Amino acid sequence: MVHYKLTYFDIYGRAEHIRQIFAVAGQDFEDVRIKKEDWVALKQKTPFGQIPVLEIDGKPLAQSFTIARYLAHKFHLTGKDDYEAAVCDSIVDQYNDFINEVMPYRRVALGFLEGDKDKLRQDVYIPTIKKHFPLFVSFLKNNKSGFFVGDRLTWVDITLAHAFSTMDKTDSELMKDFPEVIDHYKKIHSLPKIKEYLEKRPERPF
Ligand SMILES: N[C@@H](CCC(=O)N[C@@H](CS)C(=O)NCC(=O)O)C(=O)O
Repeated sequence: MVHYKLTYFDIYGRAEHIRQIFAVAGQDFEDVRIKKEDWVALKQKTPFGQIPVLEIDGKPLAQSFTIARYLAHKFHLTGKDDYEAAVCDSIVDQYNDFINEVMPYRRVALGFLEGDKDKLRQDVYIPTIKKHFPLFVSFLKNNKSGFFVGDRLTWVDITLAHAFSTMDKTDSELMKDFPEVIDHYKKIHSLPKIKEYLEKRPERPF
């Protein structure tokens, strides 16, 4: 039996979709949540000086989307064929573009950096949502199954439903313009294994 050990901070952040992939797969894993003060010593031991890192029988793998994609392939969450797997990658890459574009706002909003939060919200956050969310909506509308890709759950649904639900907690007014996105995360979060996981997980603000 493979031993999986996921190391991250005690937040959702860039590890929550990985935890949820394990939950959907019914796969046990060691969920190591380190304290900020323990990070300095650990940093130099990680492949790129950042977390999350997944150890697979002791072998490290870094980069959150690489980890999620690796597990999605293992647990058959990449659609029905290579084309669907590649479409999954493309949507996650687009989502990654979205994250990178909103990061200047998020760093200030979460208190990691000093800055004019209201200005960044108007100039960066809202325009970036308005640019990217219609793209996600058009995938959902064209696909019609309620999933992003094909007719089944993929790691894209898990990753984006987590992102959408977290944003809906803090920015429900903005999210109201994208009802398809809200319907999507509610559908994914009502799937039995995810619902059970969500009911038991430690609540974190982000
Ligand atoms: N592209 C990387 C980014 C990882 C990342 O930014 N990790 C942050 C936590 S969310 C981190 O390790 N911060 C501590 C540091 O950089 O020293 C990924 O997606 O895994």
